[in-house]
Amino acid sequence: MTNAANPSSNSQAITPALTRWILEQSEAGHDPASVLQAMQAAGWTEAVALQALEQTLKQQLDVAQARAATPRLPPSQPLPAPLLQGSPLYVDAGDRQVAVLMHLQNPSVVLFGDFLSAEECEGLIAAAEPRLARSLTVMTQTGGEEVSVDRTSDGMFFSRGESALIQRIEERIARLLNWPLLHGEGLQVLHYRPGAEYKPHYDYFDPHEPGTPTILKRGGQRVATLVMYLNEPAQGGGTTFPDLQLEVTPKRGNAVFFSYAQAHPSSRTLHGGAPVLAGEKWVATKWLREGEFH
Ligand SMILES: O=C(O)CCC(=O)C(=O)O
Ligand SMILES: [Fe+2]
Repeated sequence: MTNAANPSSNSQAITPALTRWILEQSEAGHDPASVLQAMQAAGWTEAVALQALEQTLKQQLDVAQARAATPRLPPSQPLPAPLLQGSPLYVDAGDRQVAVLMHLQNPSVVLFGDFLSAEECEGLIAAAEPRLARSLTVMTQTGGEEVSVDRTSDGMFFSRGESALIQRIEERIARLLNWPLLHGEGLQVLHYRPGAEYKPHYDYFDPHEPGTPTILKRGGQRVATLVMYLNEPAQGGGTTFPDLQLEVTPKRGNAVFFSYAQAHPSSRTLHGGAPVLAGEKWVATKWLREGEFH
């Protein structure tokens, strides 16, 4: 066994070097007891050594478990994505040239400008408003739905293609993201009042939850999300990505896209709707599935 990284003289903080060393020892087949012993010999206290060991091995186990539970998409399996080769300022979405305002490669996060016109935003709000109910979150325990404290917005789903406006927007999304229209769920509209929020979450269905296989029968996993901003809250209400330290401003007509090849936190697609501090917020969300959603 190689020598463990030494604790710095004035602190026993767990360092990346120590974590790396623990992983190396574990991969080389050394058992936890001897790794612990070597850490103590290098000057780590037993408590810190145990904590570092537990933390590192648990992380490794989580990744292994997720790999085993998630059927891996074949490497060539495409994901929804706009064509950004050659760094265009606008992407052709059929009936509209959509501005590319920013993109992050890994995970893929793209901010689009002028995706919806002001009239389209108003049309969606007007059609959704009479049909709003307190948002339900899919209960992955059972596959049913429940009122959730993590999501204090009101929401509703349109059926796919239910009006000319919806159809037009769905065709635009399919074209922009190069993903079949039939692989998309119906558009969801959410309304946040002052103080309302949607706590950070993943949009994919947790492969470990017992209700997930039932949900996946309707078109497989979610693989990407497009959140469209339909109005402008006076303050707050951005879409936050805690792992990326990114916050997207909810500007009317703009839309933020992100995709996740793996239904796992390593996708770093944790995101939420930050509390609306003043005014209200309306968004429409399109979720894209691996297969045909019916
Ligand atoms: O309201 C937002 O900014 C995020 C909405 C969202 O995460 C969702 O609809 O899944
Ligand atoms: Fe979400």
